[in-house]
Amino acid sequence: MHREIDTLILTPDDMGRIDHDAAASGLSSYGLMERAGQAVAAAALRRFPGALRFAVLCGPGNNGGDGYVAARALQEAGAAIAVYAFGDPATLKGDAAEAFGCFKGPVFALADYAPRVGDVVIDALFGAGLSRDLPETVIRTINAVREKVLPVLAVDLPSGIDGRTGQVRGRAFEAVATVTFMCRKPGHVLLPGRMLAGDVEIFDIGIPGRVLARHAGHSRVNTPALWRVALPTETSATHKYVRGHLAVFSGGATATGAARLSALAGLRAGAGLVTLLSPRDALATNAAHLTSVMLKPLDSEDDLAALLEDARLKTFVLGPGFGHMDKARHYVRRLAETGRQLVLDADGITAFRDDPGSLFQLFAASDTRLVLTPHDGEFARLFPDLAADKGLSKIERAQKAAARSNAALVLKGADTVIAAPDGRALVNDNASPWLATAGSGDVLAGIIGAHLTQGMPAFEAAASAVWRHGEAGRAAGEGLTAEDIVNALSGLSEIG
Ligand SMILES: NC(=O)C1=CN([C@@H]2O[C@H](COP(=O)(O)OP(=O)(O)OC[C@H]3O[C@@H](n4cnc5c(N)ncnc54)[C@H](OP(=O)(O)O)[C@@H]3O)[C@@H](O)[C@H]2O)[C@H](O)CC1
Ligand SMILES: [K+]
Repeated sequence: MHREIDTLILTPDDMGRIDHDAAASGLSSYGLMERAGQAVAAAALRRFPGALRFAVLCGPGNNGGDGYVAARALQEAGAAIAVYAFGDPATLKGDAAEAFGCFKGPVFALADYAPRVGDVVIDALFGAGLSRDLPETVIRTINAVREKVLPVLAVDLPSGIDGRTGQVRGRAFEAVATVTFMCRKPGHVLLPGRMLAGDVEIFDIGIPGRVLARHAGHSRVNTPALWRVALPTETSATHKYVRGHLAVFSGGATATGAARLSALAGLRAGAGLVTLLSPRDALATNAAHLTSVMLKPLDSEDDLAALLEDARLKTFVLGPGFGHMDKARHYVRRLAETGRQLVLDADGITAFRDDPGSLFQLFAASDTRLVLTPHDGEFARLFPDLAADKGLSKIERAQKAAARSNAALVLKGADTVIAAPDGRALVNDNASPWLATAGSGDVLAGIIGAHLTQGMPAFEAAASAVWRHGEAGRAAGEGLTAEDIVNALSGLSEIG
């Protein structure tokens, strides 16, 4: 069953407000810590039954507090433990001081921890409150643990991962698993944090859903439950024009493959009709490779104007292998002015590098009709200031870009973020590493176009396309080519 809380992504700041609110509504904050620490101990015993010793490393804040609770629970369960503290535990405050007070046993200085084979490290040094690069002592400990290749179970986040951005602050533990509380944080889903967190277990420590909902923002993990209702429904009466007509602009004679991939993907992803708009000098090449995709000559704005007389042609993909920057800008303007929906990818994005504002202006005064699909390099061409701002997380960057461009923005990568102008953001996590192959982005653009032309709103069209692209990549498996992704699309079982 889909639970809202399972897809929510909360920033450490959101979480702080939630904790505060939970305490203000009468919930014992120490009770939350007790449950958090107990959950960590249970995960440790379940995951590492053969551990010779649990080395519990506790920090100067509440993450450390969770560590003292876990140490006590492990001790009570009869496990061998050794506890090491960063900073003087006598200076702990609040719940962490209480947790420390309840732990009966020696606590050594972190600098004295000598990792031993057979140790399992419980990393309770820093969690949501990490505010700067790790101190030298902690970095030395991380290096020593990594050198001995000891398994690490992280409390809330691997120490060194910034919970808001997923970036590494100096150095970070690489955990086998991370136990976090209530919801995932950006640091669990954005790279490199996602790789370093290992398996993420989300444990419910008892904060009521209404408190979470009050402070939850608009970020989620991309799952079918979030857009399934917007998927086109197939009925026996479905006619090919009802399923929409998608048009894809082809590049010149020597660069036709990319657009053909988009077109084929569009057809497989459910567009009723797909037409490839090809320069006349590339018609023969395109014709030699196409059967179900239709082909139309198009060399100029006049050709395009004539084509746009057909009101059923609502949706276009421009960019894959396109090549001509001037033409790209002119065609895009024409499409915008005639109210068309557009997936702008690759060269289509680069064409606006000198004046991104002119692109945003074209689509500013309407519902979201534009989907932009940049990778990081292309993103920097349209949004140089956002790309350069290292303080922003990938989620925040995508949200700001979507708002500025009034587009559904797909910021690609192994942790693709899809954002809407109204602030909604989804982080995708089903991509296989093999998806990073030539032509993969062209396929994605075609799937988005197919979803748009079947009537899905832009954000949902993009999010579901990214998800299906990921599933197809998994189904196609290791060594896949872009053609394999296209072929796997039709073999996918019902979404979600
Ligand atoms: N509802 C929940 O999710 C609950 C979470 N719990 C746990 O609490 C932590 C968050 O606790 P918090 O005290 O806010 O933060 P940390 O323990 O991560 O760290 C804060 C302390 O660390 C110092 N700090 C931060 N960065 C550094 C650094 N680079 N070097 C040295 N010291 C650092 C910071 O000091 P400042 O000088 O910055 O103030 C703090 O002393 C959460 O992750 C969960 O594990 C609750 O237990 C249950 C409820
Ligand atoms: K930690």
